[in-house]
Amino acid sequence: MIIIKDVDLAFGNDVLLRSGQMRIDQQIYGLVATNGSGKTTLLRTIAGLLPLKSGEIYLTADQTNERLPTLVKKKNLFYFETGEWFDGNLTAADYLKFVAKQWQGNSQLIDEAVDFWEMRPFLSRPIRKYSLGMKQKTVLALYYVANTPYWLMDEPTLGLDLDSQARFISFMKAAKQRGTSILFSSHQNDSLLSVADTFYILDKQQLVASAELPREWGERG
Ligand SMILES: Nc1ncnc2c1ncn2[C@@H]1O[C@H](COP(=O)(O)OP(=O)(O)OP(=O)(O)O)[C@@H](O)[C@H]1O
Repeated sequence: MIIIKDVDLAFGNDVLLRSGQMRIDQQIYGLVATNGSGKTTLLRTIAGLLPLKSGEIYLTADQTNERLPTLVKKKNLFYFETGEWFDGNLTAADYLKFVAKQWQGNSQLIDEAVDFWEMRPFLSRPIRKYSLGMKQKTVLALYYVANTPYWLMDEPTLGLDLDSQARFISFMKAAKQRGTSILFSSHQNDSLLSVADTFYILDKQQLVASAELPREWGERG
């Protein structure tokens, strides 16, 4: 389980979160908020890409508290924020091979991910020639190939067409069945949030856990 305890987040003088508390444990968690409220900042902080200025983020395992940077180094957590991170001169095949080698060394997962996301037609093309949806399928395939116990995902359905959105639901449910713990961010009116078991709502600098997406959040946006 990843524990997030008393975490404050800010950019300059703008406070984004006060004393945030979270638990991430073998469920799908939807992180919901309006634009600019701090979803990406929170995910980056959990992933260790931004420094933690106050509070604690750690993994509980065998009654030891392991700090997040160690967790990331040990390849327990995968976070590939956006298709914008790709080098356009490389291909999806390059990235899949790299992640398979660095994380689990299991190339069979590559074939499964490529078939699931129907990536063969563009697998060996340079990413600069991909559509937004092709990039996003590549991002999702990387999560599958990384095969880590924890996934952090920032707006993982960006650019996906309706068929791929339906596929995303089964992709997430299958990952949960395998025991993956997932925290993903989305906007408040996204119907794909239905895949979440628990919601974390970031609003007015507070993080609130809820088993249901409150009605006013479902209707906003
Ligand atoms: N590198 C940065 N420098 C300065 N301010 C930043 C930087 N990154 C984010 N911010 C500010 O922090 C706040 C939170 O940004 P963040 O990207 O975390 O929000 P978000 O909830 O993910 O937004 P969105 O839904 O639009 O993706 C915003 O007000 C933004 O302007």
